[in-house]
Amino acid sequence: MERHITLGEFIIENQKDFPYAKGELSALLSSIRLAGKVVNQQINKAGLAEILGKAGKENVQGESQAKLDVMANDVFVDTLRNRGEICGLASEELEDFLVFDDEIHKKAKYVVLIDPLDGSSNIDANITVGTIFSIYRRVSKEGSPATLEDFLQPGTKQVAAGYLIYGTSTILVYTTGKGVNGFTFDPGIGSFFLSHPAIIFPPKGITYSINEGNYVHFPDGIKKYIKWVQQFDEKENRPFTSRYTGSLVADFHRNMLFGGIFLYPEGTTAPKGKLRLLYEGNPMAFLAEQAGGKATDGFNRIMEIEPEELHQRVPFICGSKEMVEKAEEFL
Ligand SMILES: O=P(O)(O)OC[C@H]1O[C@](O)(COP(=O)(O)O)[C@@H](O)[C@@H]1O
Ligand SMILES: [Mg+2]
Ligand SMILES: [Mg+2]
Repeated sequence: MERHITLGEFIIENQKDFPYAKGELSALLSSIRLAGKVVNQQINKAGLAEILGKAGKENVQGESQAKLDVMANDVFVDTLRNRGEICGLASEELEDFLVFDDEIHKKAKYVVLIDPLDGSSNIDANITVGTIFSIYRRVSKEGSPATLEDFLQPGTKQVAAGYLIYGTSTILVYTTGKGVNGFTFDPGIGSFFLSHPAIIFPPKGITYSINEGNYVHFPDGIKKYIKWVQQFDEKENRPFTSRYTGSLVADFHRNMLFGGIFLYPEGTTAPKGKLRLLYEGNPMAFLAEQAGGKATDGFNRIMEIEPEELHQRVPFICGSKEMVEKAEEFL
């Protein structure tokens, strides 16, 4: 039986692909792998460890934080703080970005943006959740404290992005701009092994993912698109099948493997949509494009949007290229 290569071996083998490769980005990816293992272990026993339920406080978005949101945030912050590959970190669960300004961190070249736990509304129901990360090379001067500009970079400047999906198995999926690869965690050995090499988004599929409960709030174009996917057309395999988990990572992962489209449009209750550009939109867009898919706000390429605020939201349509282009025709 062919031996599966470990994530660690894969990172080292592909280090040569990184411009300015001196191992820092490899080390950073390894730190994210480590933090992911810790969060995975906590999530797997969440019901026993009394870390289900609410933390009793709100994040900057006005959402009540789950205990697991806080736990995952603390694990990633502590792990990345303890290992000197980044000079700053921004998170969905933190109002402002963190500056790591001791001598070691100030020399670091990268900043990280994270959604420590994606799909928070599903946690207590034991439904698949994830962690999303996005990595940029700093624009501020090495040796000086990180600045807001280091985080407000367009998605096209990402050097790496990915997610962990904590589902039937735990998989780490990432890109450094050279395609998308997935690694499944083997709890028996405690390592991630390459299980999904060179993932390609099928150009089209028969699955659509949208919270139709918000239908009345959607723009007309989205309403017409939903009606179109639900119409019978044997040639085009319509009506499409509706699949929506309430976890972006889970819906994206399924659609990337089997074909499909995910939509979280703007609406009367969410004028800019719900998802956050910097730690949900951009990393998923980078992965989608690297796998041959597409990500748009309906009119613009997500990765070309110039960020203005750390927690800004963006209407998000992402998935199989032909399906996203079809949806855009309705807008
Ligand atoms: O419940 P809604 O409004 O459909 O929103 C679900 C969406 O919100 C999210 O849960 C937002 O992410 P967080 O859980 O990280 O806040 C996405 O994962 C998901 O796609
Ligand atoms: Mg999220
Ligand atoms: Mg979250």
